[in-house]
Amino acid sequence: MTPVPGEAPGPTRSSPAPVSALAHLEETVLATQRYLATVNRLTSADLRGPSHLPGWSRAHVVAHVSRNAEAVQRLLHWARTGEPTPMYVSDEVRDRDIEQSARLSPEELAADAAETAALLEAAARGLPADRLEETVSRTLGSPAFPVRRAGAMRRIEVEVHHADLDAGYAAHDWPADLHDLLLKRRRRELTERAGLVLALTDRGEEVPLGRVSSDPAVVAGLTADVVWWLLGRGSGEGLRCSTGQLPELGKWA
Ligand SMILES: O=C(O)/C=C/C(=O)CC(=O)C(=O)O
Repeated sequence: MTPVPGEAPGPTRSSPAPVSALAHLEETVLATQRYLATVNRLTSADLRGPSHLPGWSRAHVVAHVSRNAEAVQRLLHWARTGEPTPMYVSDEVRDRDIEQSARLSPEELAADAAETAALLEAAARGLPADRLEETVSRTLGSPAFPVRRAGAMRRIEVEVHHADLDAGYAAHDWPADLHDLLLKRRRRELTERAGLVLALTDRGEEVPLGRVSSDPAVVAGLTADVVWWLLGRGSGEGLRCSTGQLPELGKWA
């Protein structure tokens, strides 16, 4: 398994947790509690069953979220120390580590999920505010980004993959500000595609996606269903498109 560099000790019982400057940390802690409650309930048969991600069992999803916790911890270590420790050595090593972890027993998977999340939280609380603009990257040589983005990145991983488990938690259970964050992100990622208008029926709002023409197609539905579809999940359950057929969107990994 890919090693994680040691971090400064986290908070102890006698010292209250310091307030971290990393955005989304408290929301991620709550999202992680919900996620771990689901993981703890999964039986061996549940874990071998399919997730919403093609080709991945629920065990693969849990394994991925744990390895992602370590990967984000490597980014925080890089920002704190200046020692370049990207999320992953390579995509091949990432995939191999996920495959390996997915073979763990239910008890081992649950313990791995809890331990890696706790270590990441301690590392996030220990990241000094003056390191937030330090740049880091997914692999060495891939596009650099400021480490402050790691907070939203991890929150999204936990919440989206929790729903990917298809175990009773869904996009409708996400907080409204996560819907906003994902809408914003997918609109930014899809700016070049043929445009359409998203009509968010529960909010009474219309938002453009991509290069909108004078007579754009309109995709209408509840915000949670629209966001789920924008992530490439499902087949547009609960949505209506003015052309009669929902356009194809790429899957968000
Ligand atoms: O949110 C991002 O920009 C990137 C997220 C990831 O790289 C998450 C993974 O795909 C992973 O940890 O394997």
